[in-house]
Amino acid sequence: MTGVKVAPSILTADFTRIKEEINSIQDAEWLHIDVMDGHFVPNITFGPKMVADIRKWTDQVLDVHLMIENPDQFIPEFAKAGADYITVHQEASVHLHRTVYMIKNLGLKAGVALNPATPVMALEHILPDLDLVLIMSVNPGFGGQSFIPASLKKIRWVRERALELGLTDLEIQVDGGVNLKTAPGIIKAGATILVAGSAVIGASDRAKAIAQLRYCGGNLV
Ligand SMILES: O=C(CO)[C@@H](O)[C@H](O)COP(=O)(O)O
Ligand SMILES: [Fe+2]
Repeated sequence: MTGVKVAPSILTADFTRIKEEINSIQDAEWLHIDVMDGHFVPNITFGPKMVADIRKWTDQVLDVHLMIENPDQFIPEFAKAGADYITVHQEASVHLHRTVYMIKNLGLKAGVALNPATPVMALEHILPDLDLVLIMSVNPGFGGQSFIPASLKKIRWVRERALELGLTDLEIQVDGGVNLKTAPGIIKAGATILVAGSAVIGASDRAKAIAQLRYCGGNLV
């Protein structure tokens, strides 16, 4: 039996105090880093240097969510910066299989994300090659949005397909509007990693918020 993991997103953190912000979420096993290019999504964040600087500061699993066009161009830089997982969007990758193997051949774990309107069946032929599936439960670009309930069906599809294919190590990650109200249903549907921005960064006690999220589904997957 494995536990549900929490991956706080630093998107809503104070970037001028990034060390302190990261120190405050060390109870989480993973750290979710949202990279946005102003093209694939209507927002801009930061590039590989931010990941390299964070890498010097924490041993957490660095989970880089690339919301960028032409991800192949930047994957080697993010790998060099110290990412552990790189997740690309299915909608942003023309040759997804090639992109996934570019990540894996660099020695990293590979994830694919799906926007809320993208049918989950788009993963059918790539699922066995993946380390992680990211079901976006909001339209990517911003923190603080509301969870889209139709995402639960997609999580269940991935969980069932993973069981059928014997993909016991596949991580099923959910990102957007994850909080204490939505998390129990997300965990029940089969998610293994909860990305949480506002629910953790906006909490007065971040360690407590992480623990509450981790255990709110009974810690069963
Ligand atoms: O990728 C994204 C947004 O595009 C996320 O990782 C957000 O940072 C999640 O924020 P909350 O919905 O949890 O506030
Ligand atoms: Fe994200």
